Amino acid sequence: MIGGGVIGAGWVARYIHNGIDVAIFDPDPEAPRKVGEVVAGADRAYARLTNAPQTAKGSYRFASSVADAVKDAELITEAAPEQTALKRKIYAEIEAAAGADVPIASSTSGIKPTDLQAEMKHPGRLLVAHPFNPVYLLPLVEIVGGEKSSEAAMTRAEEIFSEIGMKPLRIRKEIDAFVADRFLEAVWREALWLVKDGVATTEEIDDAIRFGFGLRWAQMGLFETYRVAGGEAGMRHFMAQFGPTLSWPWTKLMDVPEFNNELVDLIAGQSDAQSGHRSIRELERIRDENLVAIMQALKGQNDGKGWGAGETLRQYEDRLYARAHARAAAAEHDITKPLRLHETTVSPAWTDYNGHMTEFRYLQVLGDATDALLRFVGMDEAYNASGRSFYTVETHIRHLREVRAGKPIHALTTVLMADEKKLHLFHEIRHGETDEVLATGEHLLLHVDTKEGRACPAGEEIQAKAKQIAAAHEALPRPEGAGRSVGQKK
Ligand SMILES: NC(=O)C1=CN([C@@H]2O[C@H](COP(=O)(O)OP(=O)(O)OC[C@H]3O[C@@H](n4cnc5c(N)ncnc54)[C@H](O)[C@@H]3O)[C@@H](O)[C@H]2O)C=CC1
Ligand SMILES: C[N+](C)(C)CC(=O)CC(=O)[O-]
Repeated sequence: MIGGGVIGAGWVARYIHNGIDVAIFDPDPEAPRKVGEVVAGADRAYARLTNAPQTAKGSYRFASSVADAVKDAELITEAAPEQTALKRKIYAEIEAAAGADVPIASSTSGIKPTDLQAEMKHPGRLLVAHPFNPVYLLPLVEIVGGEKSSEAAMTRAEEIFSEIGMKPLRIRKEIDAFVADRFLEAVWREALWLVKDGVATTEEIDDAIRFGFGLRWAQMGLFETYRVAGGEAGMRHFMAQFGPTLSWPWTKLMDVPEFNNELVDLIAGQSDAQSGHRSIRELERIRDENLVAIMQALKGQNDGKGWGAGETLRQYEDRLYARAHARAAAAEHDITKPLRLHETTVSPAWTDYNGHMTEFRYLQVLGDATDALLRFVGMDEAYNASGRSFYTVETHIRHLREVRAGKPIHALTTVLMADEKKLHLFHEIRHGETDEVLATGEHLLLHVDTKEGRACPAGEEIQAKAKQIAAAHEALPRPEGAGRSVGQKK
């Protein structure tokens, strides 16, 4: 990572949360503090973003030079100040130290990649990967190739960004400022005019966005929103009605207000009056929590497949679960003992007014432990897609000890019984530091034909593995609490 400012620190946070180790070069002596604060904000946001088992965090270190930062890199991300000459100088330093085929992704918000790669020895490796602030939460990254960018570098970068929960958007033609910043620039210019002309304050303009079209844009963008606004006749009627208004004097977009101290004082003064009572870090926290809430809400839409940024989050979670299941499958497990197949950390978003993990989250953790066991015995996407699955038909949870946010927890799973259609499981949720039993969950699962909605025998391999574990677990002492009912005397 070259440059550890607002954007560089955001990239670092996204990378390390996906298990990637990062070396950063930034000449600013304050950079370690600033990166540390952004990473702390990202930690808070990720704890709320998803319940899926997250990859063990990567590490970051500060390098003494560009060469030191890039020497072992598989991807080099540049987020240095927006100056073509400075970026070109940095690429020369990179090329002297890093392998010729390692892609360099520039975060520039508007400089054309052809201009950036003009003096490079291996220009094919350079592409633009334009992210959005906060980089660790917003999925979009515009991928822009220059005249000499290689398809291999662009594809590799897109693969990496998809893996880490982003939405790469390949821009078809190289133009200044790409696509998204074209809009932002237009809106920004018009807003400056509205404030300068005394039509609205900075706060009123923000209200005009966030109470209205800003909400629409988070989920449908411009064209789908306007299609719906055309009524039953859709876009054609919308254009027939509003097309002529384009020539009315509704914008001053082509005209830039004079950028002088008076304008800066006017805008910055109003912005101070609007938001100066909160620190930037506090505003970042509020922004992050709102973004997480929006993305989580969108994740539940579209029959559970997710919509817009929520669909990207859903796909990212599927990847996280697949990675966790692959880790569990690759690990050696002694099936003569209760199985440790699911580990997680208590999210701050899971706690109640007592500051402890709230009751329904125990069921979620137990459900994830059951899924991990089902994966372990061989149930995968292909099996589910063939119309077969297990449904939980009965559950008994005991809440034994409280646990606070940020604490590691794991489940130990005993298979009490397995036959051709049924699985009887007992999970203990344990504290990762003290090993105390925090809760137990006893569950009966039925194998079903999901198309017919009827119980049916499980696949032979799944049956065999489940029965093998159940036979091994039969030799264990019966877990304390197994078979208890609510309020039963000891
Ligand atoms: N701030 C924003 O909203 C966005 C910015 N970008 C782009 O990201 C890039 C960085 O912008 P910000 O992070 O906002 O700027 P920033 O000013 O917050 O950070 C730039 C960092 O680069 C460091 N730096 C200066 N010279 C350097 C050198 N020779 N080698 C390595 N690091 C050096 C600075 O010390 C500073 O920490 C720019 O190209 C910008 O256009 C992209 C998307 C959004
Ligand atoms: C202001 N900006 C042009 C640097 C903004 C961006 O490039 C993207 C963003 O995060 O808004």
